[in-house]
Amino acid sequence: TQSTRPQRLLGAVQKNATRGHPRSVIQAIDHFCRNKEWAMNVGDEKGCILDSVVSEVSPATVLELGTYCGYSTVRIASRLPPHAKLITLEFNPEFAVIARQVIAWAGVEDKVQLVEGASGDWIPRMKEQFGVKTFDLVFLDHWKDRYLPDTKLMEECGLLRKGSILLADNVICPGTPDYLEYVRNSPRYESQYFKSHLEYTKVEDGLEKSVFLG
Ligand SMILES: Cc1cc(-c2n[nH]c(CCNC(=O)c3cc(-c4ccc(F)cc4)cc(O)c3O)n2)ccn1
Ligand SMILES: [Mg+2]
Repeated sequence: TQSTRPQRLLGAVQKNATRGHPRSVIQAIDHFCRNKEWAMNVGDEKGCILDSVVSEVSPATVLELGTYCGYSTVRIASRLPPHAKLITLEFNPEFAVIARQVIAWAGVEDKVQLVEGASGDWIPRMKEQFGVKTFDLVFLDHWKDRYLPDTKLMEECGLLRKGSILLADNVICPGTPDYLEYVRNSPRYESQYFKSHLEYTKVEDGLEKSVFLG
């Protein structure tokens, strides 16, 4: 039977990356996506911006919305301080199966809790289910029409504190216009756009970094 693209991506990791070496896993995925098959990872160019934000924030608690194959999960987890935790939500069970194996291959599984399901269902349950108070950093990389409703939901559930950072992928392509309008015009956020390109292409895209002011 035919393999799926995530399965082929995992194969490239298992063939070309060294177990326990996150950087080699990232390199193997980027090489596969540049030279064999495009895939919707945040990619190497936007990934460097993600890395610098993670290093600057040095978060104890991170929420990632949209795991896909675990590429950004590995990038974030490999830069977390000791005892820090990353919860990542994936809607598609097939993607989740692959992501768990990519995360394990990189050797960062101790820092990561991968949860299967929809953001709208899980965000209200974060506190009781995972003992989370607030998130220091949220990486939004899931369905583009969910960025705004889920940001409002996180506010309502008290999951953001003064200084929490929201970092959103794809604000230009595929685009999240209602989210951008909200964080750029709301007095409760201080926003900054990092211009870049859609992963592995020359198409414009970028990351929007927004600080919640409380
Ligand atoms: C509701 C809910 C949802 C989730 C959830 N889990 N996994 C995802 C993946 C979402 N990501 C994307 O769709 C995405 C698409 C492109 C793209 C595609 C085609 C093009 F032509 C150009 C660009 C590029 C990207 O960088 C992306 O991130 N969502 C998890 C939990 N709850
Ligand atoms: Mg993305």
